[in-house]
Amino acid sequence: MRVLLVGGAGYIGTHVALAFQDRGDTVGILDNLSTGLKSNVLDGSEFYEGDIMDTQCLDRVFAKGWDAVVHLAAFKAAGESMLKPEIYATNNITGSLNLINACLKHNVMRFILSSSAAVYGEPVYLPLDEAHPKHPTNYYGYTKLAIEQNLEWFDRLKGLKFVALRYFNAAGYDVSGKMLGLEKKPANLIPLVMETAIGKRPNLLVFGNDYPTSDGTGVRDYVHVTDLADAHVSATDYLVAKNTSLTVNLGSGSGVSVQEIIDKSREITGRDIPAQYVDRRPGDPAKLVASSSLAEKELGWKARYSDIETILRTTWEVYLADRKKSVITS
Ligand SMILES: NC(=O)c1ccc[n+]([C@@H]2O[C@H](COP(=O)([O-])OP(=O)(O)OC[C@H]3O[C@@H](n4cnc5c(N)ncnc54)[C@H](O)[C@@H]3O)[C@@H](O)[C@H]2O)c1
Ligand SMILES: O=c1ccn([C@@H]2O[C@H](COP(=O)(O)OP(=O)(O)O[C@H]3O[C@H](CO)[C@H](O)[C@H](O)[C@H]3O)[C@@H](O)[C@H]2O)c(=O)[nH]1
Repeated sequence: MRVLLVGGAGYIGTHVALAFQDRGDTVGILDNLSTGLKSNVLDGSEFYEGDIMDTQCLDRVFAKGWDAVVHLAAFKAAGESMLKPEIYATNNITGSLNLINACLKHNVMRFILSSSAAVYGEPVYLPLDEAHPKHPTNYYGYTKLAIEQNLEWFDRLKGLKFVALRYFNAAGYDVSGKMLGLEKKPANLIPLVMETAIGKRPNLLVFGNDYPTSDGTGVRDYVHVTDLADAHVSATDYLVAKNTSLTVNLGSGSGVSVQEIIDKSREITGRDIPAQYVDRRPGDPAKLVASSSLAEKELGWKARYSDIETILRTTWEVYLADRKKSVITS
């Protein structure tokens, strides 16, 4: 198969590229390198530097012929989306509509979306299943919901078949130890904890310790990026075999608090990780935990590496190696 990964030079996309390549598919990567890195592009893949806002560029890349498109390109910082909703609207929503239009124009009728747990908002019950009400508490989550809803319309009206993968919190690095998927400017919790451990940051800011959780800090479901990558291959096979659309959660099923991440990271790294407790970040739900039983049933997917020990260990190994090689740019 020829699979186009849009946003494939980013953190998750690089791991997805490896999963497709490992089983012999041809991978193309379209990325504007706004947050991704050229050095993340795997040997043997086709690389097109370009932007999903540029419809002529999309025409050129789609002319190469693809069996499926995996759409990972987006801005992803929930906190930032509350301050700069306009850039999230353009890049995430308009960009996705451009890509959907390119798919229809070039007859690429299989679409895999990087969606998010952020579509749900504050949980009414846990674990979250796919039927849970969707009332995003941050604008980023709203953009993902809007893209999903458009995909449903384009399925009904034009027969575009999609799998929306609602990732919970992606974390960790390649379990086989390949140094891939490095980020220009990490902004998620675990990378920031590691930057603090390595001495790049004086301390970690903990956004709120008065949540209704066991220790007062925010709880998330961290899912290993190698597990996420595998799901994209399964989702593509699903579309080929079933030609029907699907929306599924991808999570570990366990909730881990910010404080637990800090404590466990201190243990694994053997480093002091100073933490400063500050106000809650607007738009953050207290607790998100997934039920992924639908992904297991439909895709045969199960998290294999998403225990917090493996997640933190694979991340720390990359940060230590980076210290030696100075690969992660700041
Ligand atoms: N990291 C997470 O915890 C998480 C959780 C749920 C969903 N997601 C989604 O998964 C996807 C990948 O996330 P990631 O963590 O790898 O982030 P990332 O920032 O590392 O990757 C996004 C990639 O898309 C590219 N890109 C952005 N806008 C583009 C545009 N207009 N045209 C072309 N390329 C563009 C970037 O350069 C980057 O390489 C995103 O859609 C994100 O919303 C991430
Ligand atoms: O410096 C920080 C950064 C984060 N946090 C806390 O750590 C938890 C995780 O925050 P992240 O910013 O790492 O991740 P989010 O849960 O906000 O969002 C992430 O996971 C979502 C899915 O659950 C999305 O898809 C989104 O793209 C991705 O960034 C939250 O409780 C947050 O308040 C801190 O305390 N300090």
